[in-house]
Amino acid sequence: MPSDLPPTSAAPVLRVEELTLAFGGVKALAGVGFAAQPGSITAVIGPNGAGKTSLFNTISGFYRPSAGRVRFEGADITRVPAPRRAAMGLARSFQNIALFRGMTVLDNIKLGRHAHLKTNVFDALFYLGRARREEAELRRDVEERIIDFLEIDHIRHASVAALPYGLQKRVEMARALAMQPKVLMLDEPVAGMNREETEDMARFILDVRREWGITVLMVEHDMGMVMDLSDHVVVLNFGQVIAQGTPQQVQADPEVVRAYLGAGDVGELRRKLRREAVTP
Ligand SMILES: Nc1ncnc2c1ncn2[C@@H]1O[C@H](COP(=O)(O)OP(=O)(O)OP(=O)(O)O)[C@@H](O)[C@H]1O
Repeated sequence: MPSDLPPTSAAPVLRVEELTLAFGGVKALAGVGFAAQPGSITAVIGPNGAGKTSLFNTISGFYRPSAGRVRFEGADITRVPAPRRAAMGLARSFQNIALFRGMTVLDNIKLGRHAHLKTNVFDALFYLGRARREEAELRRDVEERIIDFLEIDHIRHASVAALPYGLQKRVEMARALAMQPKVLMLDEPVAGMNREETEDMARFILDVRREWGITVLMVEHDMGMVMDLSDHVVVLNFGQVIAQGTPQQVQADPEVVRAYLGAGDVGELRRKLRREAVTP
């Protein structure tokens, strides 16, 4: 079970309020709200088409909601462009890996740092000498820590395209971590992984929170992993939050079970519920 949870009275690092988003006549999000406490792991689940990806894209700034707000560390960032949000500390991975496949692992990780590069001409002119060297050293330090942390030292010079899927997902996480985020958004981090790869990724996610103090927000279909890792689970169906709370609370919620039954997507949740029922 998750340990060393932050006090529930802490100000949320991320909060979405009444988010609404429509594609033509389809309401992908209809008044979605939840909050992620600092240092917590929050999972967004729901049947296919429930609005999870739309929610992720709205939080990271790829979609502009028609109503509602996204707050990051208390500030309203609803109208802040995606790259700026990344630079503020909201990093994400993608459902389909978005790495530069022809480049090496190390070069992909270095690209993660670009969110922090100075863009202001005035800054750039004076950004010389010692300060620059210090930053380069600091950057190398961060890269080395990440490579060590994710156990990818042996593949640092390998081309991403040549790597197995599980390792590519790990490299994507490394690139997101290189942005030194406050909130790490993971879109289906274990989709398509075998059992061993899934267990490795679950361990890394827990460690990201424990060792780096990073808040994690993930969309994931693997119910076993969601229930084992999360402090808070938000359940979406038809663009609305139908339940949220601890894993125990949402598993016991009849509407959640109904939503999964109705979608014919009950396999994993049911297996998990059965496992919980027989385990004292
Ligand atoms: N770009 C788009 N154009 C039109 N409709 C869209 C678009 N993206 C999503 N939708 C619709 O919005 C609703 C929510 O879709 P979304 O992809 O957010 O769900 P999801 O929970 O992520 O599903 P999945 O688990 O299958 O990835 C669905 O009805 C979907 O068809």
